[in-house]
Amino acid sequence: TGSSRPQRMLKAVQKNATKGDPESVISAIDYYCRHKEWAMNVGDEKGLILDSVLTEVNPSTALELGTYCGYSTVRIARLLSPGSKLITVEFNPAFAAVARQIIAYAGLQDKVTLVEGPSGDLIPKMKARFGIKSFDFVFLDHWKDRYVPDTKLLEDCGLVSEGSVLLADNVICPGAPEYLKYVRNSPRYESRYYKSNLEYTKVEDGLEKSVFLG
Ligand SMILES: Cc1ncccc1-c1cc(O)c2nc[nH]c(=O)c2c1
Ligand SMILES: [Mg+2]
Repeated sequence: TGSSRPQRMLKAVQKNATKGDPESVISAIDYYCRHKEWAMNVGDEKGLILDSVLTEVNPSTALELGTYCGYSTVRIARLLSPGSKLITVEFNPAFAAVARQIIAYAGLQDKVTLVEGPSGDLIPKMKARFGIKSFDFVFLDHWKDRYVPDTKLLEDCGLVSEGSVLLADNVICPGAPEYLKYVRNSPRYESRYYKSNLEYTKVEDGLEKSVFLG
């Protein structure tokens, strides 16, 4: 039996990146996915928008829904201030296994807690398990049909507070129309669309940034 796309991505990191150097891990993945084999990382173009929003928010506690191979996990963790924490949730064990290795290769394992399982089950356990008061920043990058239910869950569990920033990937491609309606029509959010392109392509996609108003 052959290797998987995530396993081939890990091999490319181990071959082309420098251990403990997050920038080289990011570059190695972007090079591999642009020139060898496409994969659903947020990518270099939308990644710059993610970086700028992160730098603005400078979160103490951040949540990522949808780890995949850990590309955006590394992008986020590399910009966190000392003592800040990122919790990342991945449903697929094979993806999680590769992500752990890529996060460790970047030397960021002390800033990241990777939790395996369905986001809908894990979100209600976050406070008890990790002593989280609320998340300053949430990156939604898992499954479009979970964007609205998980956002409502975060609200109901008191895991977002006034000023918390939600940043959602793929709101155009594959598209999250219900999510856009939800955050754009709700008086509890101030939303803004960042136009970009689907990772490693010329297809339009974008990120939606929504500030929770409390
Ligand atoms: C896989 C795919 N094919 C064609 C077009 C877009 C995608 C695509 C791109 C992404 O950035 C994704 N992020 C999180 N979860 C996804 O399912 C996902 C899917
Ligand atoms: Mg995505």
